[in-house]
Amino acid sequence: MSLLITNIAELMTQDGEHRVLKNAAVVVEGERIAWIGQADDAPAADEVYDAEGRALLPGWVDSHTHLVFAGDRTAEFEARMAGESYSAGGIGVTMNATRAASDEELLDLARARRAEALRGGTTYLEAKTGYGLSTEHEEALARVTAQVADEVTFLGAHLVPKGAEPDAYVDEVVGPMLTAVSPHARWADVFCERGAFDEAQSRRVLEACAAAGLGLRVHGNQLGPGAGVRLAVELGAASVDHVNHLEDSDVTALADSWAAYDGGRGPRGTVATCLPACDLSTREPLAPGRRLLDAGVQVAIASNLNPGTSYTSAMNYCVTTAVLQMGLSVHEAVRAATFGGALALHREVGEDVDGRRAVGSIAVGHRADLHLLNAPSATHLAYRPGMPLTHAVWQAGVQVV
Ligand SMILES: N=CN[C@@H](CCC(=O)O)C(=O)O
Ligand SMILES: [Zn+2]
Repeated sequence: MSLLITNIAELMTQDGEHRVLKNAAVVVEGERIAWIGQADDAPAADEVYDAEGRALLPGWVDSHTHLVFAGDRTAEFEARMAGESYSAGGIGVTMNATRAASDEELLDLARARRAEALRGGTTYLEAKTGYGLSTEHEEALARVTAQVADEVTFLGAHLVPKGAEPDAYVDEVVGPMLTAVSPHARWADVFCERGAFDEAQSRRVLEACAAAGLGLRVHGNQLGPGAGVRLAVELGAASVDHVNHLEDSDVTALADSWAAYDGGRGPRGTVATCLPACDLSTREPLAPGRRLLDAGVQVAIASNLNPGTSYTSAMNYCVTTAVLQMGLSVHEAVRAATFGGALALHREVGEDVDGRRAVGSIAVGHRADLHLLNAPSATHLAYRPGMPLTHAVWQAGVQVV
């Protein structure tokens, strides 16, 4: 079965050449993109979809979510809006609510959130554990997460649960918890921050998880300067996320990690993932996306969907914020939310280790994850902030919106 999507006013490919085509068309065969080019040159296909002059982008790749949890933290949010500052301790409130929910309840909640994200154009999504915080509960969370997310990240090192002794808890994370969770996860993450895990504890967790075969990610430099970025780069993490408080040496280390990047054939560096919705909700200074891009760092934008600091999966909103408040161009912001997310998940090229197709850009052979805007150009995402601009979505070649 082939599908021709034609009469596309603007096709923002986010491919290797950063091509933006006008009056374009795309042919989808099964789950893959089979052809892209000028509408006038398009081959015949079994079905035709008339985009009627709209803009087509890759589906959003949301590379940082905490999708699976129960409860909400409205009271904490209200207190923050009244002047309180965010602290890691709130994670414990969600831990209690999550532990109290059954696996079926957690799965229903997560499926509903995943469906919301898809309706907003998110076709590929990472999700972390981190609200179980015991071997039994983290394993259960990982099992649920694997049923609803494309990529699973083990975040046992999210918070030391109340009453636990920190080093004994780290022993559990790198011992039985890692053994129980790693069969369900591709990645491991640590919240390297005051109030969560210090540098030595974070290093211990990351090194143990790498030894168990998991790829690394880090929550770092969110609430103040710290060791997160340095550690992430040193240990070859795929991404370091938040990055609000950066020293010049952090930016240089991130940029240097990309010096030998050859388009995905060789090793990748560490992506800096900006989480603008979280920054607005916590009233942290926005991550310095412009400074990072100017320094040569690869940047991703993600939603950080979670009940504490960012209760939204709206990637349109994150992209709008990146343009209006972080100084990115529309093309840069869309790239960070598509190709950048894929790069942060090592899914930006070809067929990866487990045979999955590349996501995050519109190129022949890549997965047909497409986001049609109800607008003639991607610029409208920033020009018409907050408007419901998602018109249609294809995920692996299937129209889902
Ligand atoms: N910063 C650490 N973890 C989450 C927040 C989790 C929570 O507060 O529940 C984040 O990415 O913002
Ligand atoms: Zn997070």
